[in-house]
Order: sequence, then C-alpha cells, then structure tokens
Amino acid sequence: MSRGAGKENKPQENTPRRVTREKATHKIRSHKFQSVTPGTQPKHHKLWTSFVVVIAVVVAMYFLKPEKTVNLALHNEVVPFRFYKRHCSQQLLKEMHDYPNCIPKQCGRFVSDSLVSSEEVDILLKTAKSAIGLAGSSGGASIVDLHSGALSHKDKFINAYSILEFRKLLTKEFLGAYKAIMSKLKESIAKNFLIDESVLHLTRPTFFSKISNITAKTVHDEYWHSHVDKEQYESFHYTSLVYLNTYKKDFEGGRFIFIDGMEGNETKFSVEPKAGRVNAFTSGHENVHHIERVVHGTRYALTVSFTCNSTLAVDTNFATRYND
Ligand SMILES: O=C(O)CCC(=O)C(=O)O
Ligand SMILES: [Fe+2]
Repeated sequence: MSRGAGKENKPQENTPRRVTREKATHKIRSHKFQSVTPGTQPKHHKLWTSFVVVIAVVVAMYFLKPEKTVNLALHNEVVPFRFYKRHCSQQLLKEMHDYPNCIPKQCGRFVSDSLVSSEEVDILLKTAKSAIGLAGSSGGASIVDLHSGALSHKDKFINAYSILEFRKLLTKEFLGAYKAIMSKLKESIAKNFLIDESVLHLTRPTFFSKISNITAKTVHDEYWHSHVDKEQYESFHYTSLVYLNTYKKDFEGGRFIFIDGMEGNETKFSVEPKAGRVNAFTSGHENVHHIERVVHGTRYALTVSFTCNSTLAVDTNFATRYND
C-alpha cells in the first residue's frame, strides 16, 4: 500500500508478501514510543501519512465518484429516432397479464424529434400557457388535465371547464393539433414496443405541465422525486412526453433522467427537453425516472399516457361539446 514500506522491506525472492507485511507492521509498532528530533520526520510517520492519504483518496473517490450519466438526447442535437432497450420488469409483465396482446415485445425508451412539427408545438405551447395562466399553483409545478379538467389553483385543483375563458381556448385549431399528436404518439408507441395499435387507449391523467423554480408549497409541487409511472398513475402502461420548450434556452435544470441499476451503482440517462421532442417509454420499473429541479426559467411539457385497460380509455373528442 505504502511505497516507503515496500522499499524498506523489499521481499526476497520466494518470500511470501504476507510475511513482509507482518514485518513492516511490527517495525511500525516497535517505533511507537521513539522520540522525534524537532525538524525531522521519522520514517514511520511518513508511512502513516502516506497510508492516511491513500485511504482518504480511496474514500473520496468512492463518495465523490463522478456520476455515470449517459446523454440519450442533447438539446442541441436533432434526434430523428433513438431507441434504448431494457428488460421488461417482472412487475409490469405480471400486471399486464390480463392484457396479453398489449404486453410489449420489447421494453425500453425512445426519443424522437421527428414526430411533432414545430407548428403543432407552437399551438400546444400557446394553449398550455394560456390555460395554466388562468390559475396556477402557488408552488413551482402546475398542471391542467384536459380530460378531467383538473387545473392547479394555489394549493389545490379546480375544474377548468367551469371557466369560460378556458373553454374558449379549446379551438378547432388546437383540438386538431392535439388529436393529430395523440394518434402519432399511439402509432409510434405501438410500432416501437411491437404491439397492435388497437389494444392501446389514451387514458388520464394526460396533462400539460408548467414548472418553475418557485419553492414547493404542497406535495403536488414536488416533481423531482424519482418514481415509476405505473405506481404513480395506476392507469399508465405506456408513457409519452412531448416537450414544449427547450433546456438551456428557456430554462435551466429540468432534464429528464432515467435511473438504471441498483442504488450506489446507478447509471443515469438524461433526456434534455427540446421543443417538439418526444420521450416515450414503457411505464414499469424498467424506467425509473425523475425530473431535475428547474433552477431558472419555466419548463412546459405535455404528459400523454396510454393504457391497455379499455375501461379506463378517454376520448380525444372530449372538448367538442364545449366548443360548438
Ligand atoms: O415532464 C417530464 O419530463 C416528466 C413528467 C413525469 O415524469 C410524469 O408526469 O410522471
Ligand atoms: Fe413520470
């Protein structure tokens, strides 16, 4: 371990290392009570110093080891399509037992910048800003779910459909873009997880989110905890996210992070949000994730969920009755 000790007790040919180490230890012990001449440092002190330094470095390296973060998609690159395969978790397979045709033939995650057009993103972002702007959480995270009408308001939720201005936001242009995006997401999820599209159903919550660095006031504002979507939202089997604005340009922090592996030996995969980018994945334990805290600016996204359970399906024609 210590270079000094190695030199001083250089083992003879055929001398087992263990014996040599014992000698070194003995030597150190036998010097224990020797007096020290001021200004000089006895050899055993040097040995101890080196030993302590080496231990400190090893401990520091263990605790300060650089996090293994792989970039799945950077904000300043164009990702036509990128798939990262994962083994399906046992929990997900067990839970999907009742929906055999809906079980993914491969689990994992994919990112695509080519599914949603910039015109569609503009329409979604404009509506998300206006809708959440009608109320909004007093903490850092607000949502509006178009299907249930849940809209964050201070420290609770109100029904957005009770607000006339909200209903007016559901224009034909917006609903057309929303429906088109839903069907592209569904098609792409079915294609990439190798299932038939007919077994997938849009479900809720499917919602716009707005995140800023305002201090959390309730648990609903604490968006940064790592979680499994299947546990957080029971209806989810497949999750997709459409980012409506861009990391580094519109906000700092707020990257989406997949966390693979056991605690202490994790590998993280980051997806940097970018306007129009889709991030989709199977909703089980194979895709534990969290959002990094937003430290500056405002992040907007749309969470879209699909279920295999047809009794939990929601309709994209949800708003037509309010819009005639
Ligand atoms: O907005 C995101 O990037 C992720 C949101 C999320 O993890 C969730 O809604 O469960
Ligand atoms: Fe999530």
